Order: sequence, then structure tokens, then C-alpha cells
Amino acid sequence: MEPEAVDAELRRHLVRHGLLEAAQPTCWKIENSKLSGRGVIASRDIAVDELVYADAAVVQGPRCYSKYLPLCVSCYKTGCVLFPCDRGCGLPVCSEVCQNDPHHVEAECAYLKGLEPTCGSGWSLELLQAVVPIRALMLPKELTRVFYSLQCHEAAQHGREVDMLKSNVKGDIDADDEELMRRVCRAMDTNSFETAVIRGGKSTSLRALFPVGALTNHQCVPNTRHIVNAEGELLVYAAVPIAEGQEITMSYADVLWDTQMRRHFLLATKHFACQCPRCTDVTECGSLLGALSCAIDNCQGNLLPNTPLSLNCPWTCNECGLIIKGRQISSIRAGIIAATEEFKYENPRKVLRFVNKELSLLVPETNYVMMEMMFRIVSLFGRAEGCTWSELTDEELNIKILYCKKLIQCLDTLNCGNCTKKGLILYELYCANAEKVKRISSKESNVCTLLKNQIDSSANENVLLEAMKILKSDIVAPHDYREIYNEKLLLTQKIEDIKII
Ligand SMILES: C[S@@+](CC[C@H](N)C(=O)[O-])C[C@H]1O[C@@H](n2cnc3c(N)ncnc32)[C@H](O)[C@@H]1O
Repeated sequence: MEPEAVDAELRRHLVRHGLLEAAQPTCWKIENSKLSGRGVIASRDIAVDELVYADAAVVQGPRCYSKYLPLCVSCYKTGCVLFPCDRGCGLPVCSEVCQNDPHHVEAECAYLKGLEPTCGSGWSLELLQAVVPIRALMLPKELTRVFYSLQCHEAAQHGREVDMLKSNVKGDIDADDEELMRRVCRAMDTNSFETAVIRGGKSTSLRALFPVGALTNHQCVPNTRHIVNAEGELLVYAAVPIAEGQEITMSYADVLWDTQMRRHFLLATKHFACQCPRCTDVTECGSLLGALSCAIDNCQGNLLPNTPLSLNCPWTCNECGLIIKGRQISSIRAGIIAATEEFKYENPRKVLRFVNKELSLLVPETNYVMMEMMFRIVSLFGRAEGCTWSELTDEELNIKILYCKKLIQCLDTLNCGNCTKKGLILYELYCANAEKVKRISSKESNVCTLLKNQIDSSANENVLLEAMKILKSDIVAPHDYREIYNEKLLLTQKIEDIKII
């Protein structure tokens, strides 16, 4: 579909959801992109932190990976007792209320019952994975049209949900329904976003199709960040100032991954070979996220790829000039990744021991695996079982603060601006600083130290404000963040009310 027609379709979608007034100007337009196909282009200068667009999902539901399942098909609760829906649709629910929820009864439940699931009195994980394309069948015509305006991966694996559906029911599927469901699967694999809902204080990962989001192309240093709010809307903000005519981009991969990791992921999941400025730069914008330690004794240099876009190129040390073949680099990388996998999901203290005793001997501190481990320690110190705030030693608290600063420095070197990851790390830094101030206040009686502590405490409030400016009402932020955010929001509203009175 031509950019102008897609632009009009998207505007109708946003107006239908009350996210745009008819004829209201926007700071974006859909045009042909220099990156690929069509893209979202800035129609005027956009300031940092300005809302670029808010988008509503056309369809939302369980992800198609058993890792994120099972869950209740109605409320999406996980980690609870699930039982098969009494109506015999073959899907799991967690309560009578969920079983009788009209959204479930009138949609996937009615459709599946008609097809006679083969799981008998049980429920099927495979049918649960097919819920999103089934839900798309119930959408009004103007919404199914959206799926035909989007780019779609054509490979055979995109549509396995429909294959799973067919092998789990006795009845025949209407040919038109199958065609639409396969289109939906392909469109979801190309364009869907990971979203989440909070149930029982825990977040469940879901997938959703946001049409304007689906037109937003990728860059490894994107100029936006995005959050999903409690209403399930996608909110896209400028992470850096964006000039009129520039393409609005987001990252489909983790910004802290190195070039090989990101390019491999993008090729495998989104079927394109990224050639953005970061991917072509040997140092990855100076971050050295891909660098490996030189193999020569006492050499402090870094091994860097000669031509980063080619997977098997030789790597050269930037100090001593040592050249290592691409094949050897691949096996070194594979060894590091395998060693890391073992510790990745361990208790954070074990991760820290691994970082200090093993990883630091294998890779320089700038390497992305190191960053990944630091991020894990930062996210879990203060929260994980056995490592709650009162259980952390002073030394561990200082390590958390140090890692927060290193991670922020890396994001700033990449020029990621006010990206979501920075917001999350700033919040962790705020929490760790606050704990440190609390500890000093309870131990000290020296007036000068207490005064300095008070100054540190008020400076720390600015760190919290910075984090809040970025994360806003993001539902995947830690639950204690969301509590603080809501409290501050309430306070601001009260002050506004007083001003009006
Ligand atoms: C969500 S769509 C983006 C919109 C798409 N350009 C269109 O015209 O509908 C994702 C697909 O766009 C393409 N794409 C996005 N960013 C790209 C980039 N930086 N370089 C090359 N292709 C890209 C890839 O084919 C990817 O699978």
C-alpha cells in the first residue's frame, strides 16, 4: 500500500480510538523511507521527551512461545492454578469470572467450540498460542484492513500458530478464515510489540499490534523510546531532539547488545541486515561493546573487527596489531556466551562472583556481556531473595551504584539520549543512593557528614525526577517505582487543585 493511503488508514485508526481528533495535525507523516519501505517521518522539529505519537492495539493476546505460557486466556494471570474452560474451547482460565468474561465467551471460545478441540476435557498450550489470529477473525472489516497495509514476512515458519490450531481441532477451517489468520501471523511476526499487563503484582508478557508502531523502522541508536501504559496504549517519546524530515526510529533489539548480536537477532527475527552507522562503526560509536581482550600477555589493547558488517572478518588489536581470524573469534565468542548462559539466571551474588573471577579475565569492561551482567546485578541487588536492601552489604551497595554509573555512561557514549534503559537504571541509582543516605544517617553523629548527607539526598531527588521524566507510567518498571510515580502524580494533582481554588 502507498504511504499516503497508509497514512490515512492510520489516522482513521487513531481517531477511532480517541487518540487523535479528525484533521488534528501530527508531528509525523508516513512517507517512503531511506531505511526500508515506508517509515514514520518527522513533519516538524520534535523536542526531546515530547510525545511523538500514542497508538492503540488492533489485537492483543498471548505470545507464541511456551516460555511465556501458560496463562489465563481472559485476564492473562500466570503462575496460578488454571483449569479448562467449561464450555469446551480447550483454553485455560483461572476463575469462573474469567471463564464467563464476554470477551472470551463471544470470541475465541465460541470459535474454538465450533471446531471441536481434540484435547477433550483438558486445555491445550498450542491452542493458547493460536488465540491472537483467532481474535483477529472477530475484528470489524476496517480493522482487518490494517493487516493488509503492513509489511509481512513471507517465510513458511510465520503461520505456525495456524498449523497448531489445525492439528488440535476436528473441524475444518474456512479457507477465507485461514487466509486471514495466516496474514495476521505474518503481520504479527514482522510488526508486533511486546506489551505487558500487571496481574497480582506480577507482569505478564503479551504481544500486540500497534499500527503506527508497525510503520516505525529500526535503528541501532534510535531517536525514540516507548512505553506501554496501564490502558495498553503504546506511547512513543523523542529520546533526543528530532529535526523536521528525519525518520522516527526505534530499536527492535537491546541497545546494549554488540553489533554481531544485534545483527544476528535482526536477521533471524526481522529478516534484514542492519547497516546503520553504529553497525558500520568498528568502535560502535566509541562504546567498544563488541571489543574482546587482546590475547598477548600484558597487552591492554582491544580486539576489534576489521569490517564489522562481515560476520567472519579478521579482528585486529588496537594496541599491538595482533590479527585473529574470524573463525577463531567466533569460537571465542561462543565460549564466552556459553560460560555466561550458565550464570545469567543465577542469584546476583553468584553473578557478581562470576564477573569478578572469570568474566573480567576474558573480556574488557566495555564488552556487552559485561554490560548485560552489570544490568542484571543492578536490577536484582535490593530486590532479589536474599539480596534485599537490608541484606546488601555496604560494599554491594557501592557496587550497585558504580554499575549504574557505568551503564549510564555507556548509553550516553552511544548517544541513546533519554532511552527507557537509562530511565530504569536512573531509578535503580536513585534507590541505591537513598539506601546509602539512610545508612549514613543512622550511623553518623558528625554534623558535617550529616549535612553532606542531606545535600546528597536532595541531589538524589533530581535523579528520581530524571527517571520519572523518562519512565512515566511504564507498566514494566519495578512495582515500587510505579507506587512512587502514582504518589507524586497524586501530589501534583492536589497542588494543581489548590492553585485552581
Ligand atoms: C515494523 S516493519 C517497519 C515498516 C516497514 N518499513 C514498512 O514499510 O511497512 C519492520 C520491517 O521493516 C524493515 N526494516 C525496518 N528497519 C530497517 C532498517 N533499519 N534497515 C532495513 N530494513 C528495515 C525490515 O524488513 C523489517 O522486518
